[in-house]
Amino acid sequence: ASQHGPERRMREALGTIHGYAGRIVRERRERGKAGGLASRSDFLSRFAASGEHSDESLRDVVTNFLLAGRDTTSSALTWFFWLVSGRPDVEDRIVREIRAVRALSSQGSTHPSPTFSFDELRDMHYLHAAVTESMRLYPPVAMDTHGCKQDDFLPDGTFVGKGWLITYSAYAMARMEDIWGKDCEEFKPERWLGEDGAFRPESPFKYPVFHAGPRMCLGKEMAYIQMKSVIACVLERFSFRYFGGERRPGLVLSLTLRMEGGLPTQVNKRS
Ligand code: HEM
Repeated sequence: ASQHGPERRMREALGTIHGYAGRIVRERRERGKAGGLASRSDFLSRFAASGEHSDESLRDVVTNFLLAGRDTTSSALTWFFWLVSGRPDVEDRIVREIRAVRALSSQGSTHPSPTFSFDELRDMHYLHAAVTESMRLYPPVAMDTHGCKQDDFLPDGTFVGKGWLITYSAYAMARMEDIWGKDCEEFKPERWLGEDGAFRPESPFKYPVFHAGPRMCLGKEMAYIQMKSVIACVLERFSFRYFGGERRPGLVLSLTLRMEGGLPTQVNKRS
C-alpha cells in the first residue's frame, strides 16, 4: 500500500474514527464486566453483554450510528429553529401544544419531570407536523446516491444500467409544484394535519427524507423522539431570535445539509 497521499490520509482518518468508536465499545464492555450499578441498560451495553459480537463488529455499529444519527438530527434541528424563528405563529402553536400536554400530565403532580415521556411526545401532533415540514424543505440528506446492481427500468420506463449511479434530490423534490402543489415553497405545517388535527403521513416515495423502500432509515422513529424531545424541552423554557440577517442562510451541501456560518441566535428566557 502507498505510504503517501490520499491512501495514507484515508488510513489515518480511519484510525481516528476506529479509535474513537473502539473506546466507546471497550468502555461499555468493561462497565458490563464490573456489573451491578456500574453497568447500564443502553442499547450498546446490551449488545456488548450478549457476547455474540466481536469488538470490530460493535465498533462498526457505533460508527454507523454516529454517522447516520448525529449529523442528520443536528442538521434538521438547525434548519427547524431557523424556520420557526421567522414564523411566530408556528412557534406560538408549538408552545401552546407543549403547554397543553404539560397541563394534562402534571395534574396532581407537584414535581413534573423536566423532560417529556414517550406518550407525551407522541401526543404532540402539531410539533410532529412542523418538524416534518421543516425537513421537507431542508432535508438533512438533501441528495442521496445509489448504485445500480443490474440493468433495470424506473417505473416511468427510464433505463438504468448495471453499475450506474443514480441520485435523487429530496431538496429539489420539495420545491416541485407537481408533487406538493402551488404552495410547495411555503413552510406550512398544516399540510401534514388532518381535519381532526392529527398528523397525516405521506408516502415515503413522495417524501423521501428518510429514503423509501427496503433500505429506508432504521432510525426514523428514534430521530423524531430525539428531535421532538429537544425542541419541546427548549421551546418550553426559551424563545429564539435569529440575527443572521433577512436573507436565507447559505446551504452547505456535504453528506448532510448544513447551514453556512451556523445559526446566530439570541436566546431569551420565556416568561
Ligand atoms: C432526521 C434524522 C435522520 C434522517 C433525515 C435520516 C435519513 C436517512 C436516509 C436518507 C437514509 C438512506 C441512506 C441511503 O440511501 O443509504 C438513512 C439510512 C439509515 N439511517 Fe437514518 N436518518 C436520520 C436519523 C437516523 C438515526 C437517529 C439513526 C440511528 C440511531 C439512523 C440510522 C440509519 C441507518 C442504520 C440507516 C441504514 C439503513 C439501511 O441501509 O438499511 N438514522 N437515514
